[in-house]
Amino acid sequence: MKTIIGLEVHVQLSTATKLFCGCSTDYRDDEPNTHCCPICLGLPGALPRLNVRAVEHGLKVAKALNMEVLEESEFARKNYFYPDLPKGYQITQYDKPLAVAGTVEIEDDEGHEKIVRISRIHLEEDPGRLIHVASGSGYSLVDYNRSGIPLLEIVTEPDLRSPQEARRFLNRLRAILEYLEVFDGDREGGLRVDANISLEGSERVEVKNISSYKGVEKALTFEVTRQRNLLRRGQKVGRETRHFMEARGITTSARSKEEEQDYRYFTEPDLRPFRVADLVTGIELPELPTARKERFMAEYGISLNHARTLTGDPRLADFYEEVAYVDPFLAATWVADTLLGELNYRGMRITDVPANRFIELLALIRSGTITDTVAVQVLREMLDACAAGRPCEPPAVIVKREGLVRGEGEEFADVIRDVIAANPQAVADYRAGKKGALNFLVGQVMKETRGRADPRELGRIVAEYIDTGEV
Ligand SMILES: Nc1ncnc2c1ncn2[C@@H]1O[C@H](COP(=O)(O)OP(=O)(O)OP(=O)(O)O)[C@@H](O)[C@H]1O
Ligand SMILES: [Mg+2]
Ligand SMILES: [Mg+2]
Repeated sequence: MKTIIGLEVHVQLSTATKLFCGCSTDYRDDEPNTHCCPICLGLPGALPRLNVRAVEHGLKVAKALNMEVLEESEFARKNYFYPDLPKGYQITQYDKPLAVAGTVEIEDDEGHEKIVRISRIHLEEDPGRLIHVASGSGYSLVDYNRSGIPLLEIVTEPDLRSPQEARRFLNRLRAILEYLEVFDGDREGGLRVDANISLEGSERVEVKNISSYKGVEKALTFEVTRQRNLLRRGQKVGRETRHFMEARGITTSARSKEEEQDYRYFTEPDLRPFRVADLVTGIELPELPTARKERFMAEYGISLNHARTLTGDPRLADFYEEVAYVDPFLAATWVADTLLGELNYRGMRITDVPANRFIELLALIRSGTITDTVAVQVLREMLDACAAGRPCEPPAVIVKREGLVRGEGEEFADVIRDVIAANPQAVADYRAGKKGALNFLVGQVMKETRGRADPRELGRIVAEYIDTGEV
């Protein structure tokens, strides 16, 4: 049964002021209702004025997604009554969005390139935020600091075929948005998704307002199973809106009354239609992830996989380019395969890593001063220091203090003899032709020498000792 998925992604655009007034969008650490004015509070008589920066951001996205920009665009009122929206309507766009018919390239589940079509993008204002204090308290709080924050809604065609694909699409989209500098990925609630999903031949279900990529994948995975089970039991999947309960990883049916209202869309009379076609000519794009990925492969000679990983986040790509000169191949391996994992494990970001220290570490590896095993230990010490807010010592200092300089094989002769003597069974196994036994013995020597010897060299020496009976 084919799974059909389409996403509506709401992106908070990074502008200094709100979409229709001069209130600052940077309310993060401020008291509720301190970034409001008559316009974003929707007081009678207040007139909205369009923030051109938000339009420019939207048009950057339109260009980056290869979209067709409309000649003229306009705003519309979407009427509904809810306390998060004091005017009684949201200013959004309806039949004249900014742009239509775009594309985003992702990898499908088989690893092949695949095109996801984008139907449209449009601007709209965010409503306020309701805080439900406690059930039974009889009241809720409302914060209008967010009311009027510019959002860009990006709607895909139903081209996605699995929850994993949906997640890859979102990662790709986020990378593009971050490259364009129209979006701050670290901001809470910066990207919210309505995920539409159906199984071929059935109605679509829309899971509203999911606030993380992992959440989207989880909600969709849950829906695939739920809908399959319904059909298996001979029941039907009805067209409905559902909510995702992040903590439990399930979706629940929303009251159907709320969604079936008629929004009575009509043109916003307080804002004039605007000519996007004129604005788009002045927009220039930076290098985007795909172009940067190809440049990394050509310029640094690194693999497609490494290039793809390293360009997935502009700050990661910047970091790589800063350290690559030491040795592009070595740097790619250490950043993409080792550093990222260690950062993930500690909940750290690439911007937390001092590039100069990492360059020094790469130089120690490249010159053969330390083994890979030791390098990982040193890297961990460096990251632990950064994570704890301590100064990050130069790796050479750590290596010296802890005596971790690479040893030559002969230096470990005694250790090797001891290990061989202590493990007669492994020695016998090796003599009987078992390759694994040698690895075991090498591992024992590595342990005793705290990784200071090169495992390949050790393998050769241990084998030689046994073969020549030099023990
Ligand atoms: N059969 C389907 N299965 C899954 N997704 C679908 C299917 N048909 C359409 N979709 C997706 O549903 C979404 C429809 O979004 P759109 O904004 O156009 O309308 P809406 O959800 O009805 O309105 P609203 O914006 O008020 O939520 C698109 O992302 C589209 O790809
Ligand atoms: Mg929509
Ligand atoms: Mg929808």
